[in-house]
Amino acid sequence: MYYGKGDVFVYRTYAKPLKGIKKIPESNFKGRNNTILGMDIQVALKGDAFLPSFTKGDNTSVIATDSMKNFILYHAGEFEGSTMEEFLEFVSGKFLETYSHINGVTISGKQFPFQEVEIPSEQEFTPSDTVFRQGLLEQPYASLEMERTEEDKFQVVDQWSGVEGLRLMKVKGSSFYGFIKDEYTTLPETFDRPLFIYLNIRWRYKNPKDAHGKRPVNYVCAEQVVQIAQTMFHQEDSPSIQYLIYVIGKRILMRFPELGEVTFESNNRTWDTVLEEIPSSLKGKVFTDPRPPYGFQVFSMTPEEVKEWEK
Ligand SMILES: O=c1[nH]c(=O)c2[nH]c(=O)[nH]c2[nH]1
Repeated sequence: MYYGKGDVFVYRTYAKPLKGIKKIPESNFKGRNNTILGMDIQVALKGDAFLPSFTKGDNTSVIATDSMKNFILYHAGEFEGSTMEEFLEFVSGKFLETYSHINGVTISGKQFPFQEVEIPSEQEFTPSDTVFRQGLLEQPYASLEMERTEEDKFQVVDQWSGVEGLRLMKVKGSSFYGFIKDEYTTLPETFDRPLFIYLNIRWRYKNPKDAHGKRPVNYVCAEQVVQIAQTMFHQEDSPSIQYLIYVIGKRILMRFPELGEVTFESNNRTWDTVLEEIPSSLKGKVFTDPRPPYGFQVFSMTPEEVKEWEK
């Protein structure tokens, strides 16, 4: 039993910048200035005290979901940290602190990346400090489960970070062949397909406190994970999406030994070929989007499992 509020849009300006993250070869990302920390938050509260509101229509213990929204927004103004993960933990703790009849909080958020626009100056283009573009498809993700352990104590029982909505296309160099061929098979083998994938990647830390970003060298930015995925897609001529996500996961775990698990949800959106050949004076082919249904893959991996599989 739980109830809550979804799509609580929070825009906090001039949050503490996230500086001092680890440098990795696949990424030129340096950190987040957090001039705008934008988040779409979903919160749910749990507690036996809410039972009468369901069974008897007794609202005595009900915190209106409208108040939950205000609570989150109000506390965004008090937030001193630099990551969405830390904000979710901060505000969950405040809920449990403020309302003693709540037993647990489930909360998640998607971050809106705002990028500085480039402004022409004397010699070159320089980043604006006031104008930002909300342009990217992919969004950093975080979720948290917090439970009351004693009257005034609570602990994080589950924590995930991630990136959602990544879409990557590789125009050549991907194949898919060697699969079972039987009376149900109509798919031709392909040795060079235009591979378009949708990807959600999630990770958790060996030490959940590292998700805060308080020790920035231990924090994994979604932007860096995206650049690892892009790099591996570029470098590998993949025989399948299954193998591609494995290779991306291995690289993520290698670069960030702070992580205890990484998990993928991929969706196959490989384009349909319309024109295999176009006039000989021209280069290329013509494609269109595939029709449903779409294939998907889900794969989780820990550093220990990788060690075992790579033997
Ligand atoms: O990368 C792929 N993996 C599959 O399992 C699969 N199945 C399919 O029809 N196309 C693909 N592509």
